[in-house]
Amino acid sequence: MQFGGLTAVNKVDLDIHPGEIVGLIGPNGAGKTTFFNCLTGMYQPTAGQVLFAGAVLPPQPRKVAVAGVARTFQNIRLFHNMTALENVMVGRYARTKTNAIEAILRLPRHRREEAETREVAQQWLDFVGLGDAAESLSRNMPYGDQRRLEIARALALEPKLLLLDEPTAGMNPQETREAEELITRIRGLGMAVLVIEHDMRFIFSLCDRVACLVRGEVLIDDVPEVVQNDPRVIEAYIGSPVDMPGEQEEAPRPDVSTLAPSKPVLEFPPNAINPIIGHRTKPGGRKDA
Ligand SMILES: Nc1ncnc2c1ncn2[C@@H]1O[C@H](COP(=O)(O)OP(=O)(O)OP(=O)(O)O)[C@@H](O)[C@H]1O
Repeated sequence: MQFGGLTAVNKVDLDIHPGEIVGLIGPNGAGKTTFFNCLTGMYQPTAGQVLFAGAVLPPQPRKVAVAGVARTFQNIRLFHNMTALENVMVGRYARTKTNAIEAILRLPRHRREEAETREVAQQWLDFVGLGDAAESLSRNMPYGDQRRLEIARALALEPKLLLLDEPTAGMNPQETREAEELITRIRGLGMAVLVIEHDMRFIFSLCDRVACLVRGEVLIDDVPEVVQNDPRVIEAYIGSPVDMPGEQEEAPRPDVSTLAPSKPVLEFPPNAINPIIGHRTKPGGRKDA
C-alpha cells in the first residue's frame, strides 16, 4: 500500500486461521492500521489482494462486512447519541434484508427483522458483559464499557474474522484483564481474531501467534515465545528487554500452547459460528456470507 512515495505496507503475507488469536505489533507508523484498512476495504491496496474463505475480498467495506470481517477502531467510533443496544443493532445492518421502503412503511418483514435484530443485539451485549447497560446512552458509559460496546457492535455482524485495533488503549489494568478474558471467549466461538496492540504483556499472554511489522514489512511471524525473544523485535519495537513480560514479577506467562490449527481460513466451515452461538440467537437469525 503506497501513499505517494511512502510504502506503508509492503508484501505483507499473513494467514489467519479459525479459532486463532494473532497479534500484530510494531512501532508507531509501522503500517498496522493501514494493513487493517486494506483488509476491510477502507483502502484499495495499490498491489496485492486479500483472500478470505477462498475468495478475493473486494475493497468495499460493506462487501467485506457481508463476507464476515468485522473490526473496531483505534479511536472509539460509537454513535454517541444512541443507546448501547441501538449501537449494536447498527452492527447487524449488513445481516438484514429489508429495504428502505419496507422500513419506512414498517411492513411486516421489517418489523420481524427489527425485533430479531433487537434480540440478537441484546444477546451480544450480554456476551460482552453489558447486558444491563442496553438503554444507556453510549456517550455516558465508562470508557472501558465503550470499548466493550464497540466489540459487541462488531460481534453483532457474527464475523468469521474480527479485527481489533488497540482494544485496550486507555484501559486500566482491571479493564485490560477483562478485555483479555473477553477476547479469549470470542476465540471460543470459533472466530479468528487479529489484534493490534502496544501492550506487550497483553499480546504475549493472549495470542497464539504474533507478527511484528516494521516499516511496512513482516519482520517475524511466530509463537509469542519466539517473537518476544527475537533481538530484532526487541531492537526495532520494544526498545529494551526490561519491557518484556516475564521479566517483571506480576507479568503473565506467555501462552504458547495453542499454536495455530492446521486449517487455513480458506477452509472455514460454513455455519461454523452458528452452532456455537445458536443457543444465543433465534434459529435462522444468522445468514452466512
Ligand atoms: N491516509 C494516509 N495518507 C498518507 N500517509 C498515511 C496515511 N495513513 C497512514 N499513512 C502513513 O503510513 C504509515 C503507516 O501508518 P499506520 O497508521 O498504518 O501505522 P501504525 O503501525 O498503525 O501506527 P500506530 O501504532 O501509531 O497506530 C505512516 O508513515 C503513516 O504516516
